[in-house]
Amino acid sequence: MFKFIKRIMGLSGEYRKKLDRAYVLSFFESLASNVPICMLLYVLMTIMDGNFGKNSIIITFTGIFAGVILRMICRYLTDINQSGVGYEIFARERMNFGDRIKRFPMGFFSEDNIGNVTSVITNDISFVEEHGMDTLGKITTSVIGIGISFVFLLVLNIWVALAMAVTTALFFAAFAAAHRVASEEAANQQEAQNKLVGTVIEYIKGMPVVKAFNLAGKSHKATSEDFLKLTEAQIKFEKRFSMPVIVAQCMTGLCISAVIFICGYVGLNGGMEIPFVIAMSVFAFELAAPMLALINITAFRVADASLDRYDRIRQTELMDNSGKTVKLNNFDIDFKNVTFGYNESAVIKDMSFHIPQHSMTALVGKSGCGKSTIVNLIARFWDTDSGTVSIGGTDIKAMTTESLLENISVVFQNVYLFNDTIFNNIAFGKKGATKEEVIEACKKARCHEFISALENSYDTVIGEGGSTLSGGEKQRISIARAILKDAPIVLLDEATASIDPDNEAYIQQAINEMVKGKTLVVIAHKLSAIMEADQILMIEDGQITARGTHSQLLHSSSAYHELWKKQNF
Ligand SMILES: Nc1ncnc2c1ncn2[C@@H]1O[C@H](COP(=O)(O)OP(=O)(O)OP(=O)(O)O)[C@@H](O)[C@H]1O
Repeated sequence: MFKFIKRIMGLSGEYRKKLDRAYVLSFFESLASNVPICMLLYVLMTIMDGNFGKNSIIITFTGIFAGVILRMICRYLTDINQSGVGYEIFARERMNFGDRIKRFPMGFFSEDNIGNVTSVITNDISFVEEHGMDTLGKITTSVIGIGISFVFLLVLNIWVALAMAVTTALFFAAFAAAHRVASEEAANQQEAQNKLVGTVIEYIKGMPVVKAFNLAGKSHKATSEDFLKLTEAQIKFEKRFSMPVIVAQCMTGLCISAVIFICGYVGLNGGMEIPFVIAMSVFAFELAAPMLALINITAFRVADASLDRYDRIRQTELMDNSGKTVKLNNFDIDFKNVTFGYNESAVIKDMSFHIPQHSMTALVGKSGCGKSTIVNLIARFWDTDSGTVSIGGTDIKAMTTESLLENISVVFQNVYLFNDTIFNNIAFGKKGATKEEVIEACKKARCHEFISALENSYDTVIGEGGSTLSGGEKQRISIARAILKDAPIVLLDEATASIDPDNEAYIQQAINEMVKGKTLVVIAHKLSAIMEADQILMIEDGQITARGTHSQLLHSSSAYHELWKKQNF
């Protein structure tokens, strides 16, 4: 519980003052809640002294009324200070996270992790955002309430205060056990939830394949199993949680009884006046209120587990932690003894090559030989296991991701377009791009005509992944984006293989516009497209087995010659 308070305070940053103010107000609210019991004591004392009269009624009424008003004002001000802070803190956290996530290694975005990340960003953060501050408020009010009650009893009689201290300690022991159980089970429950989110995302994303291959039964079975696992985790949570909660509730009962018993005992032995015995016996029932309130605050247990998961993601090491903003003047690309594997087995093996700036280098080889991996390493989507990748003589690990990627345009084979207008999909290639610049880029990318023919032209909203456009159209839009970015290095996963001849011609023209004067690295599937390359690297099983121009390789590399023959005869 205190860990939860500490964590929220740790996240509060510039909003800390508002929270501190709320704590002070909670203190006064708890103090005000004890006014009725003080008034009861006053009434009893005046009755015993025989002084009870009209004045006593006015004083009692005024006291109770003032207490209630003070309490309401404190609660209102506490809410004002506390409630909006949760949304403000997590709005800031989300923005920071969005900024950091760009600098995470690509391994972070594996299929396995995607359900987990989605669940944390949507479920976990939203939960803490919605319930965190409210919970924090209830916890502080309850704890302060227990503290004030104890001090109140201590002033009146040390033995009664001692009885409260012992039973409250027992209560907190049971409460801690309940919290431990809840934390463990909330973690299991959330894990099951994350798994379910991942399975559901995969199920929905794979729907075309599911339908085409009639796999509905199989995929649905996996999803149903994960739903069942979540239900089991939820039931287990309730079962394990109920026992320590019952014990904690019993302890509140024990606290009431012990305080009443000691009051009676001390009173009978002349250690306390009767009005005090009565007032404190009534007050004993008040003691239970903050304790019971604490037991009923279940949200912080879930919020605590949510914050654990959020912390794990937040603490993912950034790739460019030690990187500096570097302004490059030269765009030669060098691999020096680079070895890399996505897991234990190496995909790129001790590879070295030099790409002079403003030249075109083509990577060729069989599927799976490592061509895309080389491109991924140049853009630092992944880090090498050993060896260095440098641009213009600077090790790319010495640069921030931002300053590296400023110099690089990547055109992927599988184009991803956002669920937004065509204009915005292209414009994000360059900060503050104007309409004229976007249109100019589209003309060069040979996509202006088909965009203009659409009913809403550049304002047409395309579905997520660009699903309302053909493959060739999506390719040309992504090339327009790269033309607009105008980066000195272009990494191109050439995708003309699956495109019809008309589109292929357009795309080729678009590519020619994009790469003018650039350092170009192209993954070539059709050798006819890279005959003009300054350098061709023949890749086999993660190694360069031949390098040279097209005509040189035709003579020196049997693998290249073989590939050429296959495609052209
Ligand atoms: N994210 C990844 N995680 C694990 N293994 C991967 C990942 N991406 C690629 N691989 C593996 O690394 C090897 C090289 O893949 P890469 O995509 O670089 O080949 P490629 O030559 O570009 O293939 P293609 O021409 O079919 O696109 C393959 O065995 C592939 O299965």
